[in-house]
Amino acid sequence: MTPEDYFGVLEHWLALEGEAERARMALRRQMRSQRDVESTGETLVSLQMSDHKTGLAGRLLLDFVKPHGDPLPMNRLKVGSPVVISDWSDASDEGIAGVVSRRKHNTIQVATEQWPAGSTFRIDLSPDETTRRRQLAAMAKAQVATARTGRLRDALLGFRPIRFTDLPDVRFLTDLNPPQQDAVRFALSAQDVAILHGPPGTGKTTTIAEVIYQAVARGERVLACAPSNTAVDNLLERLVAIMPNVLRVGHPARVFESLRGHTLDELVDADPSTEVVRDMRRELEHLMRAASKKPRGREGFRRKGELYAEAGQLRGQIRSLERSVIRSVIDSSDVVCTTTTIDDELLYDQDFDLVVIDEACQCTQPSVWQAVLRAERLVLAGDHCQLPPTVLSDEAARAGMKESLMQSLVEREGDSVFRRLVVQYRMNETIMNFSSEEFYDGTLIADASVRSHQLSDLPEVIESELTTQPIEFIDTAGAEFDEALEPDGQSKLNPKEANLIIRLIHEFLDAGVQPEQIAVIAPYAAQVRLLRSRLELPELEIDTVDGFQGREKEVVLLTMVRSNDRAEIGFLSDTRRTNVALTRARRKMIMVGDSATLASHDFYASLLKYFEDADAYKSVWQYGDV
Ligand SMILES: Nc1ncnc2c1ncn2[C@@H]1O[C@H](COP(=O)(O)OP(=O)(O)OP(=O)(O)O)[C@@H](O)[C@H]1O
Repeated sequence: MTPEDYFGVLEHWLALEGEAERARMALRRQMRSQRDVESTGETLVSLQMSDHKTGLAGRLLLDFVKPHGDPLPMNRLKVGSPVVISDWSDASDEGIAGVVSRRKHNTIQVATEQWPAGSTFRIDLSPDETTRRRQLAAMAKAQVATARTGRLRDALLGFRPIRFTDLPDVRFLTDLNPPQQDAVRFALSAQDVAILHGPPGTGKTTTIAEVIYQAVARGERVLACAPSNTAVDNLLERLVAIMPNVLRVGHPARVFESLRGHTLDELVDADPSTEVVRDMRRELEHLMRAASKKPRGREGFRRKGELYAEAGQLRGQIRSLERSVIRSVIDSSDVVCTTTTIDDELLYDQDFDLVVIDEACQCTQPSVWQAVLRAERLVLAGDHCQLPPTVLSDEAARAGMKESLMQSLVEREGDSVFRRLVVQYRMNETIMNFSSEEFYDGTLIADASVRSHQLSDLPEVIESELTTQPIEFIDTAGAEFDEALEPDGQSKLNPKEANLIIRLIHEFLDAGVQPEQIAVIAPYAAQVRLLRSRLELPELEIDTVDGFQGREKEVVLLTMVRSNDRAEIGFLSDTRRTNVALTRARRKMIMVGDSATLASHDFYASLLKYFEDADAYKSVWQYGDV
């Protein structure tokens, strides 16, 4: 295989993914019932604009809410998602493009260049053409690159050996355990690429932050990326705690006071020449509003055209002034944090001594080349035993698009290219052991601080079997807890399992556990929606496995949903999803499921045996009527 062959395959995957995204959007645009369209999780309708302002580069920042400030329904519109805003009362309105720039439980903010038409709006997740264009451009460059990028490409693709220097001596800033220290030295010894494998709770982010600190201490500049804005913010939070000169480019998903001062928007805003830009922006907003009014007659259309032209010119001036401020802010930072979808216009010709990609196993291969192009050396961190990247096109997924570059390197190069962190600081040992044996060759070690911690150690929690036993499986086999298909939907739910989960939650609350210490995790969105509609405890989180990756809670209740006489388990057969679910709890994990459906699969048969051996297996019959 040549680089041409490799990038040809990636290009084909991107084309398939584009087709799948467009087909999905077209399907949603045909649905007119609010319930149907919103249950896809990719569209919000019947929205009102509650506020607007002008942001960086003259973009409009528009806030949308539901009538009466109602919470937004469960949705997959994340900060950074490309969207289309259109008129909800006019099915023919094609709408305008934007990007989600902020999200709260009842507000969604979109950054856009134009003012949308209408008075009630719908927001649709849209095919991500901009990202695909950027990825294709980066791949085209990488394919023909020579010198530094050519060498790195060839090492990544297996055309030349991956090189390391001797392990350096390091004076560590943070208190790292020996495997973490070893991983930092290893990462610093990479001449091409090194991988940090971080199983759940093993301090991957802590370790990466130290790698970045050490690189900066040697006078290097670092680009720190991750596939989602949330993951970038997690890393940013760690970095700003240990070094001053860190810059966040893009839309932060979380707006912490401590992080805000590091965003490009704020730093540019604090620059003295931005005062002038502010006046120009006000004028721009004025022009855009005037131009968006319905034109009357020919004169009206002519005037509208003029206003748009004037606005365009003004936006150009704002951009060039801002660009010079932006460049000076970027040039003077040691570390730049951004998602892997890099805004090439903002980062123009910046190259970095070290590029770190966190959550690299959530990155498709086309999505890493923008970052690779800017790297002298690369560090990938993640866990290929947890969820792979999301790919919409079944054909692309079957062809291999879910295999990340990190996973393919680990499989090709073996131990020589990675170091695994093995001491974990989250789970009681009994919660950890099954995952450790199945996914990490039995190498995980629970740190003494968590090894035998239990729920009853928490203040005000009453000691009982519920609060001292770390794991439990409640078997619904034979009790007719049948799964169902969500009405009008594709997703699955299990109402009786939901009943049992609610009952268990009340037992925890009665035992003195706080709602914010509990999470319910389900593999299916329909079960999440059902439980959310039935529980009025805003502090208690209910989410899908995919939505909960990277998080932890003291107590986690898992509702497995699948229960049928065909032993059909759908996407539970991707055991990496179950690995994520099983490794979120710190002190107590209860799984509710149907052993008759699950146990026909080897993985679940050994999981059930693990519960049995730990004396943690119960039948739902013990609970009487649910
Ligand atoms: N060497 C250490 N000594 C003590 N505590 C540590 C150490 N390393 C990490 N921790 C703690 O372990 C917890 C998990 O760390 P961190 O968030 O870095 O893990 P992670 O592997 O990135 O997590 P995830 O599973 O979400 O990927 C944090 O509370 C952190 O403070």
